[in-house]
Amino acid sequence: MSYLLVLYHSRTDSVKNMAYEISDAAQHAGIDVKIRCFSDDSDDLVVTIDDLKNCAGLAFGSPTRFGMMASPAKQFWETTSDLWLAGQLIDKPAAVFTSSSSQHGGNESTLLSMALPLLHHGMLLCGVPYDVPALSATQTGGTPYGASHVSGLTNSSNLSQDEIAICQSVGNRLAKLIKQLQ
Ligand SMILES: Cc1cc2nc3c(=O)[nH]c(=O)nc-3n(C[C@H](O)[C@H](O)[C@H](O)COP(=O)(O)O)c2cc1C
Repeated sequence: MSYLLVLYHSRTDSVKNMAYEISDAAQHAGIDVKIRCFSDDSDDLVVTIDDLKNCAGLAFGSPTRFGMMASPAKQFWETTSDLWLAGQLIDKPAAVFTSSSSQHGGNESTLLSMALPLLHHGMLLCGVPYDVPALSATQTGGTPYGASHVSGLTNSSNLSQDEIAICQSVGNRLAKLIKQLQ
């Protein structure tokens, strides 16, 4: 089975909501999806190495933590060296997404840090191109480096319409690339 792996960490549901928007869009575009998380404090299954090894593409989400990815995500990537040595993720399309409480509190640096292990694995990183109208219209989250949400002072997990549109564009784009590369 060819599937998009949507792999995320989320403590207060913002990144989880983004994961489900990306997943819905990819499924709507005709791609099977596996949604997985990094730890057993979620309703979703915990990711295995085989989930990652066998995916046709990856959407990787983490909250912004001091301008970087959350430690459960980092810990998982440090268990993937066998896949790296075998080159098993090379040429698979991937995207990253994040949520932060403040707009200029490090969401872009987090997205860039999340891209690094994927680049080491040889994945094909796709960001968000400017032909996505919401990227220019958004007053909150959304970057060319990947989808983002700004949860604000109240830590709201409700995504704005522009943030949803950007997440959906990521799901669509990954689905399109997976089909083209098959
Ligand atoms: C330890 C810790 C560090 C954080 N660091 C940042 C930060 O650097 N910048 C920021 O804007 N928000 C930061 N936040 C807030 C989270 O990124 C924000 O609440 C996010 O929306 C949580 O996503 P989630 O609901 O998917 O867990 C931090 C939160 C925690 C618990």
